[in-house]
Amino acid sequence: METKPLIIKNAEQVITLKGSSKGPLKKGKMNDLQILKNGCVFINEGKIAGVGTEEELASVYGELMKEAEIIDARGKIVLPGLVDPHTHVVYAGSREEEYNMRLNGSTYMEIMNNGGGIHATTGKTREASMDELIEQSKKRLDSFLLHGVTTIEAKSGYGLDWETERKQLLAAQELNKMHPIDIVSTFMGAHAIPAEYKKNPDAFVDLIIEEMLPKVSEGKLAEFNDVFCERGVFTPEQSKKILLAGKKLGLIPKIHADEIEPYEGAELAAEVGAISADHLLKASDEGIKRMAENDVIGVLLPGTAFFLMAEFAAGRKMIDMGMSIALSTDCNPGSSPSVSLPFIMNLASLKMGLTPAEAISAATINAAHAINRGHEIGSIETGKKADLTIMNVPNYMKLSYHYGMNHTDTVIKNGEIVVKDGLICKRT
Ligand SMILES: N=CN[C@@H](CCC(=O)O)C(=O)O
Ligand SMILES: [Zn+2]
Repeated sequence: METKPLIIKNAEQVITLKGSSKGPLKKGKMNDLQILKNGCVFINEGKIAGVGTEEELASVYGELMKEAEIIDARGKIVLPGLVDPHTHVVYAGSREEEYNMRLNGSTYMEIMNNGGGIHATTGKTREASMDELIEQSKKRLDSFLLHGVTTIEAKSGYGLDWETERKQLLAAQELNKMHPIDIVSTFMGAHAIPAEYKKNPDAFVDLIIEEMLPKVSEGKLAEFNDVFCERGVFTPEQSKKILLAGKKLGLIPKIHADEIEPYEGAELAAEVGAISADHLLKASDEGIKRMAENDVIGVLLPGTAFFLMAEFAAGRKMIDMGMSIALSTDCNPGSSPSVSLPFIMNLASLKMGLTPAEAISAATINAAHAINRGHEIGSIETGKKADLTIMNVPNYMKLSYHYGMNHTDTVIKNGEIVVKDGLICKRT
């Protein structure tokens, strides 16, 4: 279907992040948002056709621009559509009773080891029909969109048997087709040791390596392969086996690393050539150094530390040590049931010492690189997908300062307006 050209005019700030499509931003570069004041963005055929002043764009696209629908962004800022590089959005059920248990002193791992946590959601996800799974997950996608998010990564990992892992991955593919948000899939069979294999975890590792990973790869069901490398879940040795086996089949490694205890997950990420290591609350200095040296992106999830009442990852130190940082909600029913990436950005500044500009880089271009999409999304540059978010604030500092609010005014996905005045306007 052909879409009408669009022109965004009069924006107080266009946060372009131009020049960073080849690799993630590091150190001081994360502060350089490449802002265009009183800027204009011209969108044609789903792509960004031009960025500049109105006069500059008119001199190139004069006639075509006359046909364009105008969006007046006076008093507002334009950002690249936000990118969430770590979610568990496809699941069934909810776990508020565990929240209550944690408020009364139980820990996340105690709950999981007693058959709750990931196991509880696995039970619900196994029971859910494909339609139920899609319906429940689609509501969360709508909320993501309303918070300015245009692309997310989504993991399996609430099946822990092939039938349900496959169901989750197929649900993600279906949602990708039916919803404006683009979904990039990760296989995470190694999310927990299922009860059936508690006495013989290595047999589950073998099942993942010998049966599940080949089927994921043959069926083109995912691009990434993730492991929860944590004491009591998968050891670094088991994690390494699973990640290298996936890599041989073309699945790019990702790791849930050093979340609850220091466990050399960051070091492992560097060793196996992971695209990212995520969480990193307890990462060692040596692990941070090795990730920085090996260009592994640190995906930080401050919503999880907030919700688990844990110490936050050392984001400031990581940036200063040369690691590229991305930010994510970790959207899942246990440790971070949130879709608000803007709130995660606020937390990153208030609790991990990132500047508001660094938080924007981390939730746009660096997040895009953490899912191998830096070449097509994450910045406002000619030729990239027209995925844009207009926030109802006059400058980006106010996005950080006025915390806990949803400032999303307009979302444009592939050149189409999908959120207008803070409401979804394109129903799929
Ligand atoms: N820590 C492991 N996995 C998820 C939580 C999953 C859950 O509790 O359901 C995470 O990234 O936080
Ligand atoms: Zn996770």
